[in-house]
Amino acid sequence: THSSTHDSPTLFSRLATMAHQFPALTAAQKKELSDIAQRIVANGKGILAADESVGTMGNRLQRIKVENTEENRRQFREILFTVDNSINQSIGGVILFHETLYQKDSQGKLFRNILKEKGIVVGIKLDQGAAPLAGTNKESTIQGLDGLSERCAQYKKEGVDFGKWRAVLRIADQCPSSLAIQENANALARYASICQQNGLVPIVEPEVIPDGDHDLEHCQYVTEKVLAAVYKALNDHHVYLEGTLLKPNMVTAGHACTKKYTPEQVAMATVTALHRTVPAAVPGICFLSGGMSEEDATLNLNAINLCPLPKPWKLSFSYGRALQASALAAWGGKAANKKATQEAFMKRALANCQAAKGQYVHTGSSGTASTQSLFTACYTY
Ligand SMILES: O=P(O)(O)OC[C@H]1O[C@](O)(COP(=O)(O)O)[C@@H](O)[C@@H]1O
Repeated sequence: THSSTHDSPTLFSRLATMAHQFPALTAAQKKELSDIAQRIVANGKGILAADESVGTMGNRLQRIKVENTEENRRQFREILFTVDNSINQSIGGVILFHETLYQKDSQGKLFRNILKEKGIVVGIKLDQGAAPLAGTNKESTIQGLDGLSERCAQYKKEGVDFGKWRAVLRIADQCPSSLAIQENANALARYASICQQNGLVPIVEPEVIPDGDHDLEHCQYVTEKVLAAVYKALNDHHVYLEGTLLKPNMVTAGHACTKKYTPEQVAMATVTALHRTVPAAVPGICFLSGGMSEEDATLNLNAINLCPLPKPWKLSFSYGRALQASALAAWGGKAANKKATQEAFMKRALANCQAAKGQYVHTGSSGTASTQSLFTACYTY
């Protein structure tokens, strides 16, 4: 009808000055979110992904023959989180699993307060695991949207400032299907919107897992299709991109591919995919390590930062295995190994911070733990 534009010109002129008739966020909310996102990736800092669920932590501890108990999980995390304060030069954020958010160190101090006092932003894993997509070739969607807003509000009160949700896509016959891409992109967008409504920066993690014998080019093709769908869905859900971070896989060949590629080839394929699909408004892209060895994860990140293509975002890390493998090996479940464990963790954190600035120089003297593959087959959950 003509009523709205004729009866009150001031309404029309007011609407014309607003970016959107029903803004999702106020200017203050946007500023808080963009400040948090920028703080996490400032000056080459990255993220420690210590949000392994109980089952995944079981896989990690099994590799070092340590029993998967709450106390053992707490002891290992205490060693990581009580490392020297200078860790805050290379780690800007830590992702915790729900259980860890309420755990304390041996003196009874909450882990989340220990991290915040170091100036490190505290994040939480918000996804609740995969569920099968019937009618597909073993593809999944991710659960956790029901009640998510209430969970986010509670976590925000407890000092958490960002969230993380990992969607898993696989490369195989008929995979990833358009159903899996659309379903996971939409769930990621819903999650991101709910996070922002509650003052949490969403880390958006669409992972194309490395299982398979596909080559680098095919991984790049699939990664572009997934990221293009993710950013369309984020736009559809009115997500404020400046208040998000992206946590993608690097573009690499499948683990069973016989062809080998250099860090420079991985970097060119990865940055090409990103600059075709990720808006410049996104402040930071923090790669997951996806089973790469610690050394490869650092060398690839360094090459990515030296890649001669447009790179409008910070390009950093959000590593789980590639920051903890040699620390776990050094620890072996023994409190007496605390110092060696902290040194191993510090060494990787520093190396990846240098790589996030394109300044990593491979010293060559890396132990076996840092060069062994950390691939776990069918690593969906
Ligand atoms: O399987 P879970 O328990 O959700 O854990 C997923 C893990 O994978 C990650 O998303 C990425 O970790 P990696 O760097 O080891 O690939 C971590 O954030 C998290 O620890």
